[in-house]
Amino acid sequence: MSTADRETVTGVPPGIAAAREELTPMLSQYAELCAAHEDAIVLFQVGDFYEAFCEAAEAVARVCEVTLTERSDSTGDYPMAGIPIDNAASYLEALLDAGYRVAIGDQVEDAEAASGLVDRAVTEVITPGTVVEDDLLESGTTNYVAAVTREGAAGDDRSLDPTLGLAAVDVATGECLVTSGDPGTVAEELDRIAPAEVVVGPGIDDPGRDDDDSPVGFDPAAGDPDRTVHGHDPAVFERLAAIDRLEPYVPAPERRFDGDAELRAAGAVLAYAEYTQGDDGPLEYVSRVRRYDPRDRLRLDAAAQRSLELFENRGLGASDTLFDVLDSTNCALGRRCLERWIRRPLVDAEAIRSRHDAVGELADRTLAREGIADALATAYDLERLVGRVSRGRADARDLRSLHATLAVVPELKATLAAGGEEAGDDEADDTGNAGPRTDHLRALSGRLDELAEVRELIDSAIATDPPQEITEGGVIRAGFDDDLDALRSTEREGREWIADLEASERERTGIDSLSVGHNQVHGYYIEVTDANLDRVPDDYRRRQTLKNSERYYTPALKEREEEIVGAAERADALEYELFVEVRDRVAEETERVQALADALAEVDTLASLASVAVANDYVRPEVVDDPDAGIEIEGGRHPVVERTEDSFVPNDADLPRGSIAVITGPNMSGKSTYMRAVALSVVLAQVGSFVPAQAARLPVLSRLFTRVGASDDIAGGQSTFMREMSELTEILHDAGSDSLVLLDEIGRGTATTDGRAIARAAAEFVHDELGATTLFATHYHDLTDLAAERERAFNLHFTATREDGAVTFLHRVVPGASSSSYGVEVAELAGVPAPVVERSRDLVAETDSDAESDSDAGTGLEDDDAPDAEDVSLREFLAEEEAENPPAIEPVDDPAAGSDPDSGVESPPDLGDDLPPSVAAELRDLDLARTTPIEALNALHDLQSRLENDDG
Ligand SMILES: Nc1ncnc2c1ncn2[C@@H]1O[C@H](COP(=O)(O)OP(=O)(O)OP(=O)(O)O)[C@@H](O)[C@H]1O
Repeated sequence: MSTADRETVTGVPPGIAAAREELTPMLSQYAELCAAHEDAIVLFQVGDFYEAFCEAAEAVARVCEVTLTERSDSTGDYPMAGIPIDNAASYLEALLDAGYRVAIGDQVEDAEAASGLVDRAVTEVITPGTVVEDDLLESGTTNYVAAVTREGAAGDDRSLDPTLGLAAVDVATGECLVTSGDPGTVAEELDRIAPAEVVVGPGIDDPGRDDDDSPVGFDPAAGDPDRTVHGHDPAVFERLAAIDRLEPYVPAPERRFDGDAELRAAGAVLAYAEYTQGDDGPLEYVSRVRRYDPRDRLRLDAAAQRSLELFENRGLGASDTLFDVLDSTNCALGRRCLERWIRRPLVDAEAIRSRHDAVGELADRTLAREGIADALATAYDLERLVGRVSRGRADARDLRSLHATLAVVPELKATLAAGGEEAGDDEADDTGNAGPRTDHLRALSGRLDELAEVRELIDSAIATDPPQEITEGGVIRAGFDDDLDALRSTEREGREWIADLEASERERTGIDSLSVGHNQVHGYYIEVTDANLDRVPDDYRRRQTLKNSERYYTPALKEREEEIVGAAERADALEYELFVEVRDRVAEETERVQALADALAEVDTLASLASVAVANDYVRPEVVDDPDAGIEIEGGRHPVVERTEDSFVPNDADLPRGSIAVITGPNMSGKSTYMRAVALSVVLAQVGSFVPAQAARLPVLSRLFTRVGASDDIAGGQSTFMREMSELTEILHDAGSDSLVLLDEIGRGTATTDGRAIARAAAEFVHDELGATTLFATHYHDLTDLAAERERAFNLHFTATREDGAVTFLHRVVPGASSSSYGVEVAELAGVPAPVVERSRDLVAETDSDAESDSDAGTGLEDDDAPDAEDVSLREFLAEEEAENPPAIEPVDDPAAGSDPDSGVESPPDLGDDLPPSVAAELRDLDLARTTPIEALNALHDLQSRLENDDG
């Protein structure tokens, strides 16, 4: 949607603006709301529908697929489109998906009570990052809106590397995060927070603002092109405005935040959140404004999150992610907490061990895990519930859900306390309960606030199965309020009196067919058929004449009726008042409920990690708090791949701090999987989880970098190679001895000579200058020389075998470098004709010997520096194997084999020793080091068809 399209639809639609002077009062009111919400489509309540008019109506009709109608009044005809209020969610979703923000213009006074035009106001602006409607929110996810701004007032001298402030708020739960850093750090944090919407301050790129001169090299949508990015009133980004805004949320905001940029980002994001919630002042439930330093967590940038497939799988099985493997949570609270933990693994060894303690205890206690699962399965989304309570949006059912969730707390505490019995602990107290064994669970159990008063209040006040409407009675329990009970009993007695009336009047009048009824228009009546009219008593007053009967009332009936109606109306109104009072009292405990929500979330997450550890046979890693400690993993597995591979082959990793492992091996042999498995174990351990291995001894690292796979960034307009190089640049700038770096086939996206040179130089730099622990997978075989040249470099490789002519990858990592020419074997195994394979081999041998003499000349390497003697070359390995097991696929080297006259395919020419020069040249140029089997096959297939067509 272009900016121009949006302009005619949001703000005052041109069709309405043109008739502004003569509009009816209602459309004038609509125009006013539109004018006050320039960036949104205003949906205007008219009875049971939300309506839009003119150009806005056309957009609503198109996007929501509803009929475009017309409103005609004395001033003209206006296109109109409406969506039913009762069923608005899916239409709102469609509008959000189409990129619109929607301002809800509700009727804010009772239409019946209004004299003249009903008052309307925008009660909420629904935007991608601030939706609070449950129907529109995915459960268990966090939906943030973020604000980004730069240090210094707008127009200040713009340095190239300014400090940016970032603040994000989840409007549904009230969580608010604030941080700052250089553009790179903030981009990384933005990727972790993954907001649906970013509001940018002056001086940051806003795609909708043409005059912007791209002052900072920072694109708020870089990590996710679906993110909505836009500007907002620049005034809210100003320092003083921000301080004013923040004061109700945090005392002394200037002291609380680190610098101007944080202060202004926090002020702006809250201003925007308030604006979307109807601008009613501070959002009371946003009580947890937390400032954090990005350095307090293991830093994983977007590239690392993507390539390690933490939340999204780039391949086919979209659900195969680390998050899916770890997610055995029982409620939305736990799910969101787990997501936060994976996005922000810890860097404090004590805190990590403390989580491991808790996971270990729960892993040992099957009954406790089951108890937690049972209890939390009935828990509702407490954070969102309490958010609605304090926004004054909760209905009686929400309060009941809150009650049901609070009710699981004592159960949960008892489950955790039953630790002694189950774990066979001797320290059990008199009741047999030792309480949780670990400090972590004990502290957590202490944070499980039962909130008994709140629970009792809700239970005594709110009906057990209340209706959704809170204005029509039925929400307050009998016995809660004497006045209400009196009114309800008046109402009940009146109805009983009326229920008895039919019998008593029949008796009094002797009319057996007399009946008592009720309708909306006339209220209660006594109906007598025409045949009995002569027996009607004097006190009957005629109410209505029907075809064969008359309807009457009596003064006594009228009196009762008024009593009933009056009592019912007053009771409904009183119920509403009482309900709001109860809701307000619950809202006063928002902070405690939020703290409880945090504790429940943590219990759920720890139990989930424990269940996953048990189910998948993970082990507790030993966390070594020593800056020189390396990574030691015995029998490590890839947590995601092991779920889909029937027989996953575990591998060891022994990576001293600052070492660089150069990993070689055929395509598909398992290099990437191995590197990621190592990185994922580091992430898992720092999340607090156990790891998929037999044993692991891990350091605490602070950053993890990846350059894995060729990730095309078409949306970002960068070529693969550019992308690769900019990721590499970041690593070379920022990695250090506290980092783990994965480099997968660096330099692959350009000409071999350049690629090889870049890969070599990068590896040397990482080793010599950065001291980062590095796994470097490469097809450039000469990189294995690094092991001989550098103290902390060593080689690892993967091998393959063949059985019955089929190639089998062993997926086992072994020390040393692999053969460089496996590509030809793979081509041969795939059935490429023998002459082509043979010729390829010769060419490879020629290239190898050239390269060897070149490199010897260049580096002065001795023979001793050649690849490790224990290396098992795939070619040699396969040659031996082949002697014993001839391939199932026969090479097509028999001239007669293809000469089937019916096939129309000529047999290949006998090539003898000489290939046509152009084919030979192409074969020579074929860069096997950077050719995948499929590419090799395609190339060979091409060459073959040219030979067959004899036009080589
Ligand atoms: N340890 C293992 N045990 C069992 N299967 C494995 C193992 N490692 C990898 N695999 C399987 O082999 C496939 C290829 O692995 P991977 O992508 O790691 O190979 P690669 O050597 O990096 O290949 P390329 O050089 O083409 O990138 C994986 O998708 C997985 O199915």
